Amino acid sequence: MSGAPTTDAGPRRPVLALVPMVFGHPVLAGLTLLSGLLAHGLGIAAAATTAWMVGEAVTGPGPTSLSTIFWMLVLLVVAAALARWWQMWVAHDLAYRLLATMRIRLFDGLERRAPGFLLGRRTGDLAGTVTADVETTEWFYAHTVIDYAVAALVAVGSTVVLAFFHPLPAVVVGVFLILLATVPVWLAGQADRQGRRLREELGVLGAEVVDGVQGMRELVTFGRGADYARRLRERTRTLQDRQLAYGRRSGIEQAVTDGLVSGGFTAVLVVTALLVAADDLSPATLPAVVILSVSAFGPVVDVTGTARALGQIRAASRRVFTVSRQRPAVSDAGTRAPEEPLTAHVKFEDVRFSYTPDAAPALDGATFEVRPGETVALVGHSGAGKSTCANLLLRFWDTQGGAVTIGGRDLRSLPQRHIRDLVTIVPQDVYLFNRSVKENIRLGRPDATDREVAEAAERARVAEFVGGLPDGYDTVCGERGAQLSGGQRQRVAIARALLRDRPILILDEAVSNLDAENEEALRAAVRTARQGRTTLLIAHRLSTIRSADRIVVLDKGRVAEQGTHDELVAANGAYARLLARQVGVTDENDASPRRS
Ligand SMILES: Nc1ncnc2c1ncn2[C@@H]1O[C@H](COP(=O)(O)OP(=O)(O)OP(=O)(O)O)[C@@H](O)[C@H]1O
Repeated sequence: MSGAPTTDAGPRRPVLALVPMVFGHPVLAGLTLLSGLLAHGLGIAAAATTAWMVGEAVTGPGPTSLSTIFWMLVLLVVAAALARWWQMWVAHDLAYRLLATMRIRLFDGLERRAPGFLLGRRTGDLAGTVTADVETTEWFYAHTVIDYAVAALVAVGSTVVLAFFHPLPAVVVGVFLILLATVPVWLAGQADRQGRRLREELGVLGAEVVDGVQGMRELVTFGRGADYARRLRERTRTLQDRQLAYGRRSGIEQAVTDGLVSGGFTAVLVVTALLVAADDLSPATLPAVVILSVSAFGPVVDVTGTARALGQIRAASRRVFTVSRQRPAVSDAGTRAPEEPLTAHVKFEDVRFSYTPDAAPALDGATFEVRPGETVALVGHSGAGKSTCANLLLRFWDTQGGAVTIGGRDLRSLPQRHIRDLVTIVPQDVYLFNRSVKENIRLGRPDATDREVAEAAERARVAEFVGGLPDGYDTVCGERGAQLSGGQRQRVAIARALLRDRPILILDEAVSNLDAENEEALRAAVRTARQGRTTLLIAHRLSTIRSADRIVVLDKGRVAEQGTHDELVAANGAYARLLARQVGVTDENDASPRRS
């Protein structure tokens, strides 16, 4: 499969796509339907009993008979209330189970496309999809899908019974029911558009808030707090406008619904009264006709409230499905794990790769190798393709031309899981979770013992600074590891990699300047991590570059030069120029090429 990322716009009928998930829980779905029918049926029975009691009271039977009816009525009312409670219980049980499934599918979708898709979407927007959009679909599962079935069954049932008294009131009720059912369809296009714009704006607002909170230090440092607040106010106003537009349309739907219900009810009463006047219907049937009409309209009125939310449900579910149905960036189809362990020999052979079909190639025929146990430093200007090499070696994407191989096997023929067993990375922008130092290290191997974690920490020189932390290894690192310095975060990442203990290591060196002590500790940790491993080092500091066995200079996705530091300096080509321009800036401890 092509390495270029593809995005899926989500299903064309997202609400219908929500329905099959209900069938995954047939018992709960059946109970929700049953409890809904019971709640409405008992409600109708209570109303009919009331009518009967009124009739008995008017015709004046003995108090004994009335008290029997009264106790029957009490029983029915209590049973109807219990049935309604049971319906709410099972409907929400079903809904929350489905929401949990949906969230898991969302994470699966994100994982399939990581990191390509994540890079194209804002964190706050994605978080909004996982939380608010999924939550919106709760309306559908708890208050819509099965309620619609109940409403249809009760409405049709009541109308059929009504027809036994006289077909004309039944026809009137039927016509108004059909009109009511079509109300959400009249403005469906507008509801869809407005729902989409509303959910999108909610996503953007969420993304802006997360952006602002994460970048608060920069906003304060550069005195841009007021600008940010203004931006948030503008976005909030846009959201408000969209909510108002949505509310206006939904208000129209509500008014039309109310009008149809009142109109339908009045029409039935008028028709029934005319039939009674014309002696076509007995006056004694009047209460029954009224109750059956109320029963037919009641559940339909109940669901019209959620029908007005369909615009938002459609938009939210489309956003959810867009993520959960992501096709994987790379496919494991046709791959096979090797029978013998592979040699940790990495080769890039004429590799061509673009992130998107219309983008310039990030790698354009790159060829180099990292022999077993060797350390190769990848150097080059920003955008030369260094991180892309790391992405391809981890098989986050597949090459579009040429091949990346480990031990002679094309990575496209290896399952991703197998590649993760061979290769590990210490990234430049280390992500630490808001958990303890110990837990962050243990991410490298969750089943590692405390002793193994401590050993890895020792070798990665984490132990040196952990003593100074308030709770030692149990100190919580803060969000994104905010409690630690950049160098300390990298050392934790190296400890993770050491614990993971894979034969191939990608080390993406941090560009930021560290103090001398941190720098030395990090350098020592890197030296330890490289021992006995095939290492691809994305290097920025002259000291690190010089420590490599060989250096590969990338320029615009091609290998411009390769050799040892001394060979390349002597050649006075791309490497020498690069050092003169770039490395001298980032490396304050080392000499420029002229001094080397
Ligand atoms: N996820 C991505 N989606 C689209 N284009 C990308 C992506 N990542 C990198 N690129 C593009 O690919 C090219 C190579 O980028 P790459 O990150 O490999 O360079 P680099 O040498 O690692 O740069 P730096 O030293 O600044 O990290 C650049 O033009 C970059 O804009």
